[in-house]
Amino acid sequence: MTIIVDQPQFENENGRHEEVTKNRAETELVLDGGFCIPHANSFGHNFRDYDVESERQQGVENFYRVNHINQTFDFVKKMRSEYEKLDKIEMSIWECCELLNQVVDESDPDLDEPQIEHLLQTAEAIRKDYPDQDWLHLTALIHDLGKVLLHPSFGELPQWAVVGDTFPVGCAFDESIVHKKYFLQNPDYNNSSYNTKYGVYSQNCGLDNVMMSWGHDDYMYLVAKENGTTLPSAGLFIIRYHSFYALHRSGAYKHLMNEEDVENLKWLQIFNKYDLYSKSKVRVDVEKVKPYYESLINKYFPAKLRW
Ligand SMILES: O[C@H]1[C@H](O)[C@@H](O)[C@H](O)[C@@H](O)[C@H]1O
Ligand SMILES: [Fe+2]
Ligand SMILES: [Fe+2]
Repeated sequence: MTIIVDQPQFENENGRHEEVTKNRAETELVLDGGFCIPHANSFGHNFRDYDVESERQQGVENFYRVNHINQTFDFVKKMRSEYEKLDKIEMSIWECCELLNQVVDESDPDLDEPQIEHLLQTAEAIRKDYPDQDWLHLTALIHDLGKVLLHPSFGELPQWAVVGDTFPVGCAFDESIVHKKYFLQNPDYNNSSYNTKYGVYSQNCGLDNVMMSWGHDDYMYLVAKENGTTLPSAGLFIIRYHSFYALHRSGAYKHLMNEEDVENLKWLQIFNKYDLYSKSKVRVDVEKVKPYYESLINKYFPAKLRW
């Protein structure tokens, strides 16, 4: 993995796993496991810069416009009840990884590679630094599999209903959400049941009880849970909230968390560094690593899952 420069937010973070070492004449940021954080994405810009002029900027902004207008409380309720039926298809985890070969994510300013590359890049990077946490390697491999909702056999949902950052619906949209101005056109924005700090929720009710904007995270969480995975709760937490940057990066919505969420958030924050900064043009040799991931899939999942 290559090396880049200052991402200052790392320097203030504490805690064992968050520790960052500055190396080689202050040019390189290295996580305590050894992972080097690149200073720029494949397009030469900072990661997650949604405003910088780039070949992806306009498409990404338009993506968020449509996403923010349409992700309402009612929409999420409808999608959850449709997709929790898990009556679309039966397939293994690895078959799903292969389907993702055809999927490119339009919401992502940092990556335009097929998604299977991203899954393996994330998993291999985290495996290197946390060799004993096999559940974390598998969580990384599957965290984005919900993007299969874009595939024709799942009704080919539009990008705005599958990818991008997520946020709670049923309470006020937080200021820290990317391109937040487009929420002004969301019908929930002016609905007094949904536009207050707590909205339909209560203090420390637990994120499990919060409806998140619909997309690949919540869907994959449902698939894993309903198919009886033996992944630990931190793995399921990572899957459901990995796109919830308002929480794990900006610290918003903490008033909805319970104690278990607070514990699990620590793992999500570790995971996020690998999810975000492993994105690159360097390809992983799929056939070489496949046997290892197949063994983890066998350990934590049934051979075939309902999707
Ligand atoms: O554009 C990206 C992408 O869709 C990721 O899969 C998601 O997890 C991120 O939160 C989002 O910003
Ligand atoms: Fe994702
Ligand atoms: Fe990802």
